[in-house]
This record gives sequence, structure tokens and C-alpha cells, in this order.
Amino acid sequence: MTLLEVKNIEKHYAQRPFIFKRGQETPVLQKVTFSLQEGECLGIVGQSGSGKSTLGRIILGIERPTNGEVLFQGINLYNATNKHKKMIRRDLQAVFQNSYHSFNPEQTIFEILEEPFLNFEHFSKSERQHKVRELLDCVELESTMAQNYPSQLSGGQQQRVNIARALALNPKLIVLDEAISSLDMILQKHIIQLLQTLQKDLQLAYIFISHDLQATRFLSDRILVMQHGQLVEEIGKDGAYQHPASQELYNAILPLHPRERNNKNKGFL
Ligand SMILES: Nc1ncnc2c1ncn2[C@@H]1O[C@H](COP(=O)(O)OP(=O)(O)OP(=O)(O)O)[C@@H](O)[C@H]1O
Repeated sequence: MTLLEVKNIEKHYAQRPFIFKRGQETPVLQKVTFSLQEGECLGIVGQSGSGKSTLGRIILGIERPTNGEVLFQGINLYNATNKHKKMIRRDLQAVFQNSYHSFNPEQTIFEILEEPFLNFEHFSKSERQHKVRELLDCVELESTMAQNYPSQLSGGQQQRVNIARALALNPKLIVLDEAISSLDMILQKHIIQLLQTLQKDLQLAYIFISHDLQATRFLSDRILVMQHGQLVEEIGKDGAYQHPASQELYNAILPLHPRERNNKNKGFL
């Protein structure tokens, strides 16, 4: 079943006017259209400045498009009723790159993770404690970590807490915008494996936004390639691609060993 429809999205930002000159509009997204099925993992890749994060913010309802519409479970994000908005806020979650800045440093991990339940459920204190323990377990963190403050956690642990918070209300879709980019390679691999397991267990859909084609291809069922605010190619399971923008991203993947350089053009995905 279709979970998300993104239709003809355009975004223009007003440029600051110079003296005696009228401000102009810069197009950042042009006619972006795609859909996402329930339980699907869609990668969105592109070079820096191609418009990935702007698209992510529009899908999350954080920013309004200049034209076009986003339908989540058939409901238009931008003219939803309050009841529908509340439903969408549960089902559509996000994990961003800079995990530390998305926390209130004065809250403990327990307080951070119980917040969605305080806002959306009528759980008792002991039910919230139980739920927070479940969430920490889900992202493979010790339950004793609940007493800590974000500054006492490593970057990888902080990102696990972010994922746990996104999972709290059993969402249908998580938008992950450069969610693992700031982590080292080993941690990236662990988090990708964790995301894969969670996706299978909880039948989640992901939109995985990244400039890193290598990480994206591990997680995604298909990949959309962006360039200059447009979707220029869709790469399916067979990994076939034609567009120069895809080629450029592929060329940017560093081979693990010099010997592999010669084999690099033989496979993808
Ligand atoms: N609030 C804004 N006002 C004006 N221009 C903006 C704004 N936000 C983004 N832009 C511009 O839109 C373009 C796309 O930015 P965006 O952050 O979406 O790209 P990106 O592909 O996510 O890049 P990166 O991988 O570096 O994060 C850039 O040229 C950026 O300068």
C-alpha cells in the first residue's frame, strides 16, 4: 500500500535584495515526484546542495513547498485537520545528523525518551519506565543509561537514543537525514545493521537521505538520485544506472584496497 506521495514539489527561496535591486527567487527543488510503499526503504542521494535536506524537511512538514503537495496515508500534510496532524506526528518521525543538538542537555535519557509518551499517551510512571527500558533494549543500550545526560554518551550512543525516540510511538515512516554521517565507519555499520533489523521487526518504512552512496545502497530497496533540485535517476535492485550524476557519486566511493580499483566499475549495489 502507498504510504507517501510526493507530487510535483517545487521550492524557491527568496534571495536577499541588494540596494536598488529586487530580490530574486532561487529554485532549489523542481517538480520532484515519487511515492513510497509501506515497509519500503528508499534512499535519496545527491551531491551537497542538490536539495536533499530541503526535500526531507518538506516531507516532514517542517517546511512548506512553494508548489506541489505531500500526501501521507492519503492526507495532505499542509492542510490536514488538527486530528490528522496529530496522527501524522505519531506516524512520521525523523532522525537528523547532529544528534546532540536535538536533545535538551538538561534532560536525562529517561526524560528524553518518556516525552513522546507524555505528549501522546496516558501512561502511568511505571508504564513509562517500562516503555523506556523497552526502547533502550531495542537500540541495544543498557537500561542504566536512562540516568545519564546526553553529554555523557558517545556519538554512536546518542544516535541510538535518537533512533529510540523516533521509534517510541510505533511510526510507519522514519526520515533519516544524514543520520549516520558523523559516525565512524564501524559505528555506521552497526547503526545500519540495527536499522535493518528494526525495519524487518517493526515493518517500518525509511527515507534514507545521504551523500554517501555506499551506506545508502546497503539499506535501500531503491535509490533516487538528485542533482540541482531534480530527481535525475532511479536505481533499482539490479543497481543499473546511466546518469552522469549517479556515475559521479559512484566514482566517489573509495575502494577498500588498491587492488579493487580495477574491479570497481564492474558492480553496483
Ligand atoms: N533556508 C534557506 N534559504 C535559502 N537557501 C536555502 C535554504 N535552505 C537551503 N537553501 C539552499 O538550497 C540548496 C539545497 O540545500 P540542501 O541543504 O537541501 O542541500 P543538500 O543536498 O541537503 O546538501 P548537503 O548534503 O550539503 O546537506 C542549497 O543551495 C542551499 O544553499
